[in-house]
Amino acid sequence: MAPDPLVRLDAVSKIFPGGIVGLDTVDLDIARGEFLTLLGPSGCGKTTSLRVIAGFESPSSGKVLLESRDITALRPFDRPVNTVFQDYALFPHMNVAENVGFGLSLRKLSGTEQAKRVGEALDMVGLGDKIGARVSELSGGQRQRVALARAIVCEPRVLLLDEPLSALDAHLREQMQVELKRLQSRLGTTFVMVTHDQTEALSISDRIVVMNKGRIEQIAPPATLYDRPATKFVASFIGTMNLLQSRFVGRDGDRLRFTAGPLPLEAVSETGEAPGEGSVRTIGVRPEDLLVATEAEPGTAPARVNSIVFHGRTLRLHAELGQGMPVVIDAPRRAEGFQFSVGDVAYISLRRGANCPMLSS
Ligand SMILES: Nc1ncnc2c1ncn2[C@@H]1O[C@H](COP(=O)(O)OP(=O)(O)OP(=O)(O)O)[C@@H](O)[C@H]1O
Repeated sequence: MAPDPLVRLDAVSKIFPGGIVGLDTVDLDIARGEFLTLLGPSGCGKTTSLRVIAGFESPSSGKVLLESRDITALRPFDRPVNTVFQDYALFPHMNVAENVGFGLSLRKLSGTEQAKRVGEALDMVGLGDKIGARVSELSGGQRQRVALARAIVCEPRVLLLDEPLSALDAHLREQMQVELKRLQSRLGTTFVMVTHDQTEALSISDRIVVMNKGRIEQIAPPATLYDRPATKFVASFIGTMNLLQSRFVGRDGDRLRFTAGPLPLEAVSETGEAPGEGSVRTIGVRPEDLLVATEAEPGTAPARVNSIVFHGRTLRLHAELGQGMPVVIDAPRRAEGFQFSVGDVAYISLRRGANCPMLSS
């Protein structure tokens, strides 16, 4: 665990009535100024984690610490934490300035000070010219910005965001991801966001927490999670990954040699340990790390092409290797040279230097 986290969840469990497990012994350190994303399938405990940090939910056991202070029993309003909700939760009868200033009006600041801070917060989200507009006159993206301004105006230590972009269309969503990240860097505030969209998590976060059934599977920066997933669950949740049952056949230095049916593979051992000779492990291979050729060469294995899906810059080949082992390959589209059709045999091999993780279950 980090030596001096801003927020720490210490063995937090949440059991709902009827014995439903929301969180199961979650340990999590959140660093000052980081953009942390909680990612996972529906029901894995993302929102419950956020609600425990906000104080809307109290843990069944375990502690919530803020700068080493135990805040487990503190009411939501007494925590230096703000939440941006999925549906924005704006007041429809108030204008933009009144919505943004609402939290400040409860804090007994002078009128001039309030107006100054509301103006600054709206400038920060690019809505300085909408200060007097009615909420009903705003687009979805503008409403989301108002909700953000309202959350940052009180200068929280931690900003919690519960699926903040899910109501936006794909194009606006991508634009808001960039803006959200920029806003976070400028403010230097710690952001904790919930999403079930792995592309969003990968593009926006400093670190991602992958959750499954109320537990944390892995915490890592996006590139580490993509290149070195620790478990089969993480490997299959982040991007596309072939999970190939492979037999260990020997090692060359730190590279472990396997065969998946007829296909030779190499994996890196995270721990330096090698499995026993002949033992079987799951090796994760990204579709872009497999090469295809029309002719057999040393180090290649034949695979029958079952379908070809157009992906823009690449073609995704769904093929069958050896005895019924499905494998997905992303091959670059070429104007000339080799082309494949359904039913063809492709000779596949592992790209030199590919880092394939050996996965635990
Ligand atoms: N108030 C509640 N009462 C009973 N069970 C609850 C309650 N809140 C959450 N749960 C259960 O706890 C588990 C975790 O729920 P949570 O809302 O944290 O998941 P999530 O990962 O945010 O899912 P989603 O992406 O669907 O919002 C689920 O099984 C859910 O049904």
